[in-house]
Amino acid sequence: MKAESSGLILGISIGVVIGVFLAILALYCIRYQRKRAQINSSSSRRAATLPIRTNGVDTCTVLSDSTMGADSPRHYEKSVNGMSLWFDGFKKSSVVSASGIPEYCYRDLQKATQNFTTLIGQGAFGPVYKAQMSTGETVAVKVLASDSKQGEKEFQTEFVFERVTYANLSAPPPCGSNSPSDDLIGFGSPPSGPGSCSQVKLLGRLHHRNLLNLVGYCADKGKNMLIYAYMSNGNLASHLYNEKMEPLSWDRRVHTALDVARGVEYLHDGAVPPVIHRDIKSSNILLDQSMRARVSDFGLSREEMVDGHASNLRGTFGYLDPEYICTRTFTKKSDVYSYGVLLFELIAARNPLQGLMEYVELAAMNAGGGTGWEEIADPRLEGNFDIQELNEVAALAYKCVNRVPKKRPSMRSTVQVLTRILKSRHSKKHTGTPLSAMPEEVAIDIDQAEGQTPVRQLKREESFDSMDTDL
Ligand SMILES: Nc1ncnc2c1ncn2[C@@H]1O[C@H](COP(=O)(O)OP(=O)(O)OP(=O)(O)O)[C@@H](O)[C@H]1O
Repeated sequence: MKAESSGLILGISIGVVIGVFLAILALYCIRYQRKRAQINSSSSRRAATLPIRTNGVDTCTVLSDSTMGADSPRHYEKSVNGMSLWFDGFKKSSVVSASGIPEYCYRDLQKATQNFTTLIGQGAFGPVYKAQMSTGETVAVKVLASDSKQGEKEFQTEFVFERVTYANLSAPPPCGSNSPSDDLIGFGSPPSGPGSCSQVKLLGRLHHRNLLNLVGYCADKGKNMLIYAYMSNGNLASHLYNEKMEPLSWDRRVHTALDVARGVEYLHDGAVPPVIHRDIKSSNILLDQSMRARVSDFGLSREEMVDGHASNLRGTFGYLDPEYICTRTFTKKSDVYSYGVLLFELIAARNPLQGLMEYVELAAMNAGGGTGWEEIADPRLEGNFDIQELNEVAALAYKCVNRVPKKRPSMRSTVQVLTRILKSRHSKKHTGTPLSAMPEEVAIDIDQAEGQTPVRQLKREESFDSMDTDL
Protein backbone atom coordinates (compact mmCIF):
# COMPACT_ATOMS: atom_id res chain seq x y z
CA MET A 1 0.00 0.00 0.00
CA LYS A 2 2.85 2.31 1.03
CA ALA A 3 4.82 1.35 -2.06
CA GLU A 4 1.72 1.98 -4.17
CA SER A 5 1.14 5.50 -2.81
CA SER A 6 4.80 6.48 -3.11
CA GLY A 7 4.67 5.27 -6.75
CA LEU A 8 1.60 7.46 -7.29
CA ILE A 9 3.32 10.51 -5.78
CA LEU A 10 6.39 9.90 -7.91
CA GLY A 11 4.20 9.58 -11.04
CA ILE A 12 2.34 12.84 -10.28
CA SER A 13 5.61 14.66 -9.60
CA ILE A 14 7.14 13.47 -12.85
CA GLY A 15 3.93 14.47 -14.66
CA VAL A 16 4.02 17.98 -13.10
CA VAL A 17 7.69 18.42 -13.96
CA ILE A 18 7.08 17.33 -17.56
CA GLY A 19 4.01 19.62 -17.77
CA VAL A 20 5.94 22.65 -16.47
CA PHE A 21 8.79 21.85 -18.83
CA LEU A 22 6.40 21.66 -21.80
CA ALA A 23 4.69 24.91 -20.78
CA ILE A 24 8.04 26.71 -20.55
CA LEU A 25 9.03 25.27 -23.94
CA ALA A 26 5.73 26.44 -25.48
CA LEU A 27 6.16 29.97 -24.03
CA TYR A 28 9.71 30.14 -25.31
CA CYS A 29 8.55 29.06 -28.82
CA ILE A 30 5.81 31.73 -28.87
CA ARG A 31 8.23 34.48 -27.81
CA TYR A 32 10.77 33.35 -30.41
CA GLN A 33 8.15 33.43 -33.18
CA ARG A 34 7.01 36.93 -32.16
CA LYS A 35 10.55 38.25 -32.14
CA ARG A 36 11.20 36.85 -35.63
CA ALA A 37 8.02 38.48 -36.92
CA GLN A 38 9.10 41.82 -35.38
CA ILE A 39 12.57 41.65 -36.92
CA ASN A 40 11.08 40.85 -40.35
CA SER A 41 8.59 43.69 -40.26
CA SER A 42 11.07 46.29 -39.06
CA SER A 43 13.59 45.38 -41.75
CA SER A 44 10.96 45.61 -44.47
CA ARG A 45 9.86 48.99 -43.07
CA ARG A 46 13.45 50.15 -43.16
CA ALA A 47 13.80 49.04 -46.76
CA ALA A 48 10.66 50.94 -47.69
CA THR A 49 11.89 54.20 -46.20
CA LEU A 50 15.44 54.14 -47.49
CA PRO A 51 16.19 57.36 -49.36
CA ILE A 52 16.28 57.18 -53.14
CA ARG A 53 19.72 56.46 -54.45
CA THR A 54 20.54 56.94 -58.07
CA ASN A 55 23.96 56.17 -59.41
CA GLY A 56 25.12 55.81 -55.87
CA VAL A 57 24.26 59.38 -54.88
CA ASP A 58 22.25 59.89 -51.75
CA THR A 59 19.39 62.32 -52.09
CA CYS A 60 18.96 62.95 -48.39
CA THR A 61 15.25 63.26 -49.08
CA VAL A 62 12.53 61.23 -50.67
CA LEU A 63 10.95 63.36 -53.39
CA SER A 64 7.29 64.00 -52.92
CA ASP A 65 4.78 63.60 -55.71
CA SER A 66 2.29 65.77 -53.90
CA THR A 67 2.60 68.62 -56.37
CA MET A 68 2.07 66.52 -59.37
CA GLY A 69 -0.95 66.82 -61.48
CA ALA A 70 -1.82 65.20 -64.76
CA ASP A 71 0.50 67.60 -66.55
CA SER A 72 3.37 66.64 -64.43
CA PRO A 73 6.41 64.82 -65.65
CA ARG A 74 6.14 62.72 -62.56
CA HIS A 75 2.78 61.12 -62.25
CA TYR A 76 4.36 58.31 -60.44
CA GLU A 77 3.95 54.68 -61.10
CA LYS A 78 6.13 53.26 -58.40
CA SER A 79 8.58 50.73 -59.62
CA VAL A 80 9.89 47.86 -57.57
CA ASN A 81 12.45 49.84 -55.63
CA GLY A 82 10.08 52.71 -54.97
CA MET A 83 11.57 55.00 -57.60
CA SER A 84 9.40 56.74 -60.13
CA LEU A 85 9.40 56.12 -63.87
CA TRP A 86 10.54 59.70 -64.19
CA PHE A 87 13.86 58.69 -62.72
CA ASP A 88 13.93 55.25 -64.27
CA GLY A 89 13.65 56.65 -67.77
CA PHE A 90 16.72 58.76 -67.28
CA LYS A 91 18.90 56.47 -65.27
CA LYS A 92 21.65 56.62 -67.85
CA SER A 93 21.74 60.38 -68.19
CA SER A 94 20.38 61.78 -64.96
CA VAL A 95 21.45 61.57 -61.40
CA VAL A 96 19.67 62.70 -58.32
CA SER A 97 22.03 65.41 -57.15
CA ALA A 98 22.95 66.18 -53.61
CA SER A 99 20.17 68.78 -53.76
CA GLY A 100 17.63 65.98 -54.21
CA ILE A 101 16.70 67.28 -57.66
CA PRO A 102 17.56 65.09 -60.66
CA GLU A 103 20.28 66.43 -62.91
CA TYR A 104 20.13 65.88 -66.69
CA CYS A 105 22.74 66.06 -69.36
CA TYR A 106 22.64 68.67 -72.12
CA ARG A 107 22.32 66.07 -74.91
CA ASP A 108 19.05 64.66 -73.57
CA LEU A 109 17.47 68.08 -73.21
CA GLN A 110 18.70 69.04 -76.67
CA LYS A 111 16.94 65.97 -78.04
CA ALA A 112 13.80 66.52 -75.95
CA THR A 113 13.44 70.10 -77.23
CA GLN A 114 14.21 69.15 -80.87
CA ASN A 115 17.43 71.09 -80.66
CA PHE A 116 15.76 73.95 -78.78
CA THR A 117 13.17 74.75 -81.43
CA THR A 118 10.02 74.33 -79.32
CA LEU A 119 9.89 77.82 -77.79
CA ILE A 120 6.86 78.46 -75.55
CA GLY A 121 7.87 81.60 -73.72
CA GLN A 122 10.50 84.16 -72.99
CA GLY A 123 11.23 85.65 -69.58
CA ALA A 124 13.95 87.74 -68.03
CA PHE A 125 15.78 84.50 -67.36
CA GLY A 126 15.84 83.41 -70.98
CA PRO A 127 13.76 81.27 -73.34
CA VAL A 128 11.43 78.49 -72.18
CA TYR A 129 11.01 75.35 -74.32
CA LYS A 130 8.51 72.55 -74.31
CA ALA A 131 10.29 69.23 -74.07
CA GLN A 132 9.17 65.69 -74.75
CA MET A 133 11.23 63.33 -72.70
CA SER A 134 11.96 59.80 -73.89
CA THR A 135 9.61 58.50 -71.19
CA GLY A 136 6.79 60.35 -72.92
CA GLU A 137 6.60 62.98 -70.19
CA THR A 138 6.21 66.63 -71.20
CA VAL A 139 8.17 69.27 -69.32
CA ALA A 140 9.14 72.92 -69.67
CA VAL A 141 12.84 73.73 -69.90
CA LYS A 142 13.99 77.22 -68.93
CA VAL A 143 17.35 77.94 -70.50
CA LEU A 144 19.58 80.47 -68.84
CA ALA A 145 20.56 82.90 -71.57
CA SER A 146 24.36 82.87 -71.60
CA ASP A 147 24.54 86.67 -71.81
CA SER A 148 21.95 87.16 -69.10
CA LYS A 149 23.33 88.49 -65.86
CA GLN A 150 19.74 88.38 -64.60
CA GLY A 151 19.54 84.72 -65.53
CA GLU A 152 22.78 83.86 -63.83
CA LYS A 153 21.48 85.48 -60.66
CA GLU A 154 18.14 83.78 -60.99
CA PHE A 155 19.70 80.37 -61.55
CA GLN A 156 21.71 80.89 -58.45
CA THR A 157 18.64 82.04 -56.60
CA GLU A 158 16.50 79.13 -57.64
CA PHE A 159 19.15 76.53 -57.46
CA VAL A 160 21.23 77.67 -54.52
CA PHE A 161 18.06 79.11 -53.13
CA GLU A 162 18.54 78.99 -49.43
CA ARG A 163 22.09 80.28 -49.53
CA VAL A 164 21.20 83.31 -51.64
CA THR A 165 18.13 84.22 -49.67
CA TYR A 166 20.04 83.95 -46.46
CA ALA A 167 22.73 86.19 -47.87
CA ASN A 168 20.05 88.72 -48.88
CA LEU A 169 18.69 88.73 -45.40
CA SER A 170 21.97 89.21 -43.70
CA ALA A 171 22.90 92.19 -45.88
CA PRO A 172 22.17 95.45 -44.11
CA PRO A 173 18.98 96.90 -45.56
CA PRO A 174 19.53 100.11 -47.53
CA CYS A 175 17.52 103.33 -47.18
CA GLY A 176 18.51 103.55 -43.54
CA SER A 177 15.86 101.02 -42.58
CA ASN A 178 16.19 98.76 -39.61
CA SER A 179 16.85 95.09 -39.68
CA PRO A 180 14.11 92.95 -41.20
CA SER A 181 10.96 92.96 -39.15
CA ASP A 182 9.58 89.92 -37.37
CA ASP A 183 7.35 89.52 -40.36
CA LEU A 184 10.23 88.80 -42.68
CA ILE A 185 11.30 85.32 -43.48
CA GLY A 186 14.40 84.16 -41.82
CA PHE A 187 16.43 81.04 -41.78
CA GLY A 188 17.43 79.59 -38.47
CA SER A 189 21.10 79.23 -39.18
CA PRO A 190 23.26 79.79 -42.21
CA PRO A 191 23.24 76.76 -44.46
CA SER A 192 26.54 75.11 -45.03
CA GLY A 193 26.66 75.74 -48.77
CA PRO A 194 25.40 74.46 -52.08
CA GLY A 195 24.51 70.84 -52.07
CA SER A 196 24.28 70.80 -48.32
CA CYS A 197 21.51 68.99 -46.56
CA SER A 198 19.89 72.24 -45.40
CA GLN A 199 19.60 73.33 -49.03
CA VAL A 200 18.20 69.92 -49.90
CA LYS A 201 15.59 70.28 -47.21
CA LEU A 202 14.40 73.63 -48.54
CA LEU A 203 14.20 72.72 -52.21
CA GLY A 204 12.95 69.24 -51.54
CA ARG A 205 10.18 70.32 -49.23
CA LEU A 206 8.49 73.06 -51.20
CA HIS A 207 5.72 70.88 -52.52
CA HIS A 208 2.16 72.00 -52.86
CA ARG A 209 -0.63 71.42 -55.30
CA ASN A 210 -0.64 75.12 -56.15
CA LEU A 211 3.09 75.58 -56.65
CA LEU A 212 5.07 74.84 -59.79
CA ASN A 213 8.05 72.88 -58.64
CA LEU A 214 11.43 72.34 -60.09
CA VAL A 215 11.63 68.74 -61.28
CA GLY A 216 15.15 68.76 -62.65
CA TYR A 217 18.05 70.85 -63.79
CA CYS A 218 21.01 70.75 -66.14
CA ALA A 219 24.42 72.26 -65.59
CA ASP A 220 26.33 70.74 -68.48
CA LYS A 221 28.50 72.04 -71.32
CA GLY A 222 28.39 75.56 -69.90
CA LYS A 223 24.58 75.66 -70.02
CA ASN A 224 22.30 76.10 -67.06
CA MET A 225 18.71 74.93 -67.41
CA LEU A 226 15.78 74.45 -65.07
CA ILE A 227 13.13 71.83 -65.71
CA TYR A 228 9.54 72.26 -64.60
CA ALA A 229 6.27 70.39 -64.95
CA TYR A 230 4.61 71.50 -68.18
CA MET A 231 1.46 73.58 -67.72
CA SER A 232 -0.60 73.07 -70.84
CA ASN A 233 -2.83 76.11 -70.36
CA GLY A 234 0.01 78.61 -70.18
CA ASN A 235 0.06 81.67 -67.99
CA LEU A 236 -2.81 83.61 -66.47
CA ALA A 237 -1.77 86.91 -68.09
CA SER A 238 -2.39 85.54 -71.58
CA HIS A 239 -5.88 84.37 -70.56
CA LEU A 240 -6.67 87.85 -69.25
CA TYR A 241 -5.13 89.94 -72.01
CA ASN A 242 -5.08 87.88 -75.19
CA GLU A 243 -8.25 88.77 -77.08
CA LYS A 244 -7.90 85.60 -79.13
CA MET A 245 -8.40 83.47 -76.04
CA GLU A 246 -11.77 82.70 -74.50
CA PRO A 247 -12.32 85.06 -71.55
CA LEU A 248 -12.09 83.34 -68.18
CA SER A 249 -15.47 82.95 -66.50
CA TRP A 250 -16.05 84.69 -63.16
CA ASP A 251 -16.24 81.29 -61.49
CA ARG A 252 -12.81 80.31 -62.86
CA ARG A 253 -11.35 83.64 -61.73
CA VAL A 254 -12.45 83.08 -58.12
CA HIS A 255 -11.04 79.54 -58.14
CA THR A 256 -7.78 80.87 -59.60
CA ALA A 257 -7.62 83.53 -56.87
CA LEU A 258 -8.05 80.81 -54.25
CA ASP A 259 -5.47 78.50 -55.84
CA VAL A 260 -2.89 81.29 -55.85
CA ALA A 261 -3.75 82.29 -52.27
CA ARG A 262 -3.25 78.70 -51.17
CA GLY A 263 0.11 78.41 -52.93
CA VAL A 264 1.38 81.63 -51.35
CA GLU A 265 -0.12 80.74 -47.96
CA TYR A 266 1.90 77.53 -48.09
CA LEU A 267 5.09 79.50 -48.83
CA HIS A 268 4.40 81.88 -45.93
CA ASP A 269 2.98 79.55 -43.31
CA GLY A 270 3.66 75.99 -44.41
CA ALA A 271 7.24 76.06 -45.62
CA VAL A 272 9.99 75.75 -43.06
CA PRO A 273 11.71 78.14 -43.21
CA PRO A 274 8.99 80.39 -44.63
CA VAL A 275 9.51 81.75 -48.12
CA ILE A 276 8.55 85.14 -49.56
CA HIS A 277 7.65 84.90 -53.24
CA ARG A 278 8.77 88.44 -54.17
CA ASP A 279 7.30 88.42 -57.68
CA ILE A 280 3.60 87.54 -57.62
CA LYS A 281 2.07 88.57 -60.95
CA SER A 282 -0.24 87.12 -63.58
CA SER A 283 2.58 85.89 -65.83
CA ASN A 284 3.95 83.87 -62.91
CA ILE A 285 0.66 82.02 -62.48
CA LEU A 286 0.49 78.94 -64.69
CA LEU A 287 -2.58 76.88 -65.46
CA ASP A 288 -2.58 73.11 -65.72
CA GLN A 289 -4.73 71.03 -68.03
CA SER A 290 -7.72 71.29 -65.72
CA MET A 291 -7.19 75.07 -65.37
CA ARG A 292 -6.05 74.84 -61.76
CA ALA A 293 -3.44 77.48 -60.99
CA ARG A 294 0.13 77.00 -59.85
CA VAL A 295 2.40 79.73 -58.61
CA SER A 296 5.77 79.72 -60.36
CA ASP A 297 9.12 81.41 -59.86
CA PHE A 298 8.74 81.49 -56.08
CA GLY A 299 11.63 82.63 -53.96
CA LEU A 300 13.40 84.33 -56.79
CA SER A 301 13.17 87.86 -57.90
CA ARG A 302 14.25 89.63 -61.00
CA GLU A 303 15.89 92.98 -60.60
CA GLU A 304 13.89 95.79 -62.17
CA MET A 305 15.80 97.86 -64.68
CA VAL A 306 15.29 101.60 -65.03
CA ASP A 307 16.67 103.12 -68.25
CA GLY A 308 18.91 100.12 -68.67
CA HIS A 309 20.28 100.33 -65.14
CA ALA A 310 19.61 98.00 -62.24
CA SER A 311 17.16 99.73 -59.90
CA ASN A 312 18.14 97.71 -56.88
CA LEU A 313 14.48 96.78 -56.58
CA ARG A 314 13.44 93.17 -56.91
CA GLY A 315 10.07 92.23 -58.35
CA THR A 316 8.00 93.77 -61.13
CA PHE A 317 6.80 97.37 -61.35
CA GLY A 318 3.05 97.63 -61.00
CA TYR A 319 3.04 94.89 -58.37
CA LEU A 320 5.64 96.36 -56.02
CA ASP A 321 4.61 97.23 -52.48
CA PRO A 322 5.08 101.03 -52.09
CA GLU A 323 6.36 100.40 -48.57
CA TYR A 324 9.11 98.15 -50.00
CA ILE A 325 10.07 100.81 -52.54
CA CYS A 326 10.52 103.23 -49.68
CA THR A 327 12.14 101.05 -47.04
CA ARG A 328 13.68 98.36 -49.29
CA THR A 329 12.48 95.85 -46.73
CA PHE A 330 10.44 93.08 -48.28
CA THR A 331 7.99 91.31 -45.98
CA LYS A 332 5.24 88.72 -46.34
CA LYS A 333 2.89 91.70 -46.48
CA SER A 334 4.71 92.87 -49.63
CA ASP A 335 3.61 89.58 -51.22
CA VAL A 336 0.08 90.31 -49.96
CA TYR A 337 0.20 93.68 -51.75
CA SER A 338 1.22 92.03 -55.06
CA TYR A 339 -1.51 89.44 -54.52
CA GLY A 340 -4.06 92.27 -54.10
CA VAL A 341 -2.94 93.73 -57.45
CA LEU A 342 -3.38 90.27 -58.99
CA LEU A 343 -6.93 90.07 -57.57
CA PHE A 344 -7.77 93.40 -59.21
CA GLU A 345 -6.27 92.07 -62.45
CA LEU A 346 -8.63 89.10 -62.24
CA ILE A 347 -11.58 91.41 -61.69
CA ALA A 348 -10.77 94.09 -64.24
CA ALA A 349 -8.40 92.35 -66.70
CA ARG A 350 -6.28 95.50 -66.77
CA ASN A 351 -2.52 95.47 -66.77
CA PRO A 352 -0.93 96.99 -63.62
CA LEU A 353 1.63 98.63 -65.89
CA GLN A 354 -1.18 100.40 -67.69
CA GLY A 355 -2.83 102.23 -64.86
CA LEU A 356 -4.72 99.44 -63.10
CA MET A 357 -4.18 100.87 -59.65
CA GLU A 358 -5.14 104.43 -60.65
CA TYR A 359 -8.34 102.95 -62.07
CA VAL A 360 -8.87 101.08 -58.79
CA GLU A 361 -8.34 104.22 -56.69
CA LEU A 362 -10.94 106.08 -58.75
CA ALA A 363 -13.43 103.24 -58.35
CA ALA A 364 -12.70 103.08 -54.61
CA MET A 365 -14.07 106.62 -54.24
CA ASN A 366 -17.44 105.38 -55.45
CA ALA A 367 -17.28 101.97 -53.85
CA GLY A 368 -18.35 101.82 -50.25
CA GLY A 369 -20.40 99.66 -47.98
CA GLY A 370 -19.55 96.60 -50.07
CA THR A 371 -20.98 97.90 -53.36
CA GLY A 372 -19.88 99.78 -56.42
CA TRP A 373 -16.84 97.75 -57.46
CA GLU A 374 -18.78 96.20 -60.33
CA GLU A 375 -17.98 99.23 -62.47
CA ILE A 376 -14.39 97.99 -62.88
CA ALA A 377 -15.41 94.46 -63.94
CA ASP A 378 -13.79 93.12 -67.09
CA PRO A 379 -16.15 94.03 -69.98
CA ARG A 380 -15.44 90.60 -71.48
CA LEU A 381 -17.38 89.08 -68.57
CA GLU A 382 -20.46 90.76 -70.11
CA GLY A 383 -22.03 91.11 -66.70
CA ASN A 384 -21.88 87.36 -66.05
CA PHE A 385 -20.96 87.51 -62.40
CA ASP A 386 -22.61 87.70 -59.02
CA ILE A 387 -22.41 91.39 -58.03
CA GLN A 388 -22.15 90.67 -54.32
CA GLU A 389 -19.38 88.16 -54.89
CA LEU A 390 -17.42 90.54 -57.10
CA ASN A 391 -17.76 93.25 -54.47
CA GLU A 392 -16.52 90.89 -51.77
CA VAL A 393 -13.48 89.87 -53.82
CA ALA A 394 -12.74 93.52 -54.66
CA ALA A 395 -13.08 94.55 -51.02
CA LEU A 396 -10.58 91.83 -50.11
CA ALA A 397 -8.23 93.01 -52.89
CA TYR A 398 -8.49 96.58 -51.62
CA LYS A 399 -7.49 95.46 -48.12
CA CYS A 400 -4.49 93.65 -49.60
CA VAL A 401 -3.23 96.84 -51.27
CA ASN A 402 -3.60 99.01 -48.16
CA ARG A 403 -0.65 101.41 -47.93
CA VAL A 404 -0.09 100.29 -44.35
CA PRO A 405 1.33 96.75 -44.39
CA LYS A 406 -0.06 95.92 -40.95
CA LYS A 407 -3.60 96.61 -42.17
CA ARG A 408 -3.25 94.06 -44.97
CA PRO A 409 -4.63 90.59 -44.25
CA SER A 410 -2.37 87.57 -44.03
CA MET A 411 -2.47 85.06 -46.88
CA ARG A 412 -4.22 82.68 -44.50
CA SER A 413 -7.04 85.21 -44.05
CA THR A 414 -7.37 85.66 -47.81
CA VAL A 415 -7.73 81.89 -48.21
CA GLN A 416 -10.44 81.92 -45.56
CA VAL A 417 -12.34 84.82 -47.13
CA LEU A 418 -12.26 83.27 -50.61
CA THR A 419 -13.34 79.86 -49.40
CA ARG A 420 -16.21 81.50 -47.52
CA ILE A 421 -17.25 83.28 -50.71
CA LEU A 422 -17.22 79.99 -52.63
CA LYS A 423 -19.05 78.25 -49.85
CA SER A 424 -21.86 80.77 -49.71
CA ARG A 425 -22.13 80.72 -53.51
CA HIS A 426 -22.69 77.00 -53.47
CA SER A 427 -25.00 76.97 -50.54
CA LYS A 428 -27.08 79.65 -52.34
CA LYS A 429 -27.17 77.57 -55.51
CA HIS A 430 -27.57 74.16 -53.99
CA THR A 431 -29.45 74.61 -50.76
CA GLY A 432 -29.46 71.27 -49.03
CA THR A 433 -27.02 69.68 -51.47
CA PRO A 434 -24.66 67.38 -49.62
CA LEU A 435 -20.97 68.05 -50.23
CA SER A 436 -20.59 64.64 -51.85
CA ALA A 437 -23.05 65.65 -54.59
CA MET A 438 -21.12 68.79 -55.53
CA PRO A 439 -18.48 68.97 -58.25
CA GLU A 440 -15.21 67.66 -56.83
CA GLU A 441 -13.38 70.98 -57.12
CA VAL A 442 -16.04 72.84 -55.16
CA ALA A 443 -16.34 70.15 -52.53
CA ILE A 444 -12.59 70.27 -51.94
CA ASP A 445 -12.57 74.05 -51.59
CA ILE A 446 -15.50 73.94 -49.20
CA ASP A 447 -14.04 71.02 -47.27
CA GLN A 448 -11.02 73.09 -46.50
CA ALA A 449 -13.08 76.17 -45.75
CA GLU A 450 -14.89 74.17 -43.14
CA GLY A 451 -11.57 73.31 -41.59
CA GLN A 452 -11.69 69.56 -42.07
CA THR A 453 -7.95 69.90 -42.46
CA PRO A 454 -7.35 72.73 -40.00
CA VAL A 455 -4.66 74.95 -41.45
CA ARG A 456 -3.44 75.88 -38.00
CA GLN A 457 -2.39 72.29 -37.48
CA LEU A 458 -0.54 72.25 -40.78
CA LYS A 459 2.42 74.27 -39.69
CA ARG A 460 4.84 71.61 -40.79
CA GLU A 461 5.29 71.17 -44.50
CA GLU A 462 4.78 67.43 -44.15
CA SER A 463 1.21 68.15 -43.10
CA PHE A 464 0.71 70.40 -46.11
CA ASP A 465 2.09 67.63 -48.26
CA SER A 466 -0.43 65.19 -46.96
CA MET A 467 -3.16 67.75 -47.56
CA ASP A 468 -1.92 68.08 -51.14
CA THR A 469 -2.26 64.43 -51.86
CA ASP A 470 -5.91 64.73 -50.93
CA LEU A 471 -6.43 67.39 -53.55
N1 LIG B 1 6.17 75.13 -66.73
C1 LIG B 1 5.69 75.79 -67.76
N2 LIG B 1 4.72 75.27 -68.52
C2 LIG B 1 4.22 75.94 -69.56
N3 LIG B 1 4.63 77.17 -69.92
C3 LIG B 1 5.60 77.75 -69.20
C4 LIG B 1 6.19 77.09 -68.09
N4 LIG B 1 7.12 77.92 -67.56
C5 LIG B 1 7.11 79.03 -68.30
N5 LIG B 1 6.21 78.95 -69.29
C6 LIG B 1 5.90 79.97 -70.29
O1 LIG B 1 7.06 80.72 -70.53
C7 LIG B 1 6.83 82.09 -70.21
C8 LIG B 1 8.11 82.71 -69.67
O2 LIG B 1 8.30 82.21 -68.37
P1 LIG B 1 9.35 82.84 -67.36
O3 LIG B 1 9.04 82.31 -66.02
O4 LIG B 1 10.72 82.62 -67.88
O5 LIG B 1 9.11 84.38 -67.47
P2 LIG B 1 7.93 85.28 -66.93
O6 LIG B 1 7.62 84.85 -65.55
O7 LIG B 1 6.81 85.27 -67.92
O8 LIG B 1 8.59 86.70 -66.94
P3 LIG B 1 9.76 87.26 -66.02
O9 LIG B 1 10.95 86.41 -66.22
O10 LIG B 1 9.93 88.63 -66.53
O11 LIG B 1 9.26 87.20 -64.61
C9 LIG B 1 5.68 82.07 -69.23
O12 LIG B 1 4.99 83.28 -69.22
C10 LIG B 1 4.84 80.90 -69.73
O13 LIG B 1 4.00 81.34 -70.75
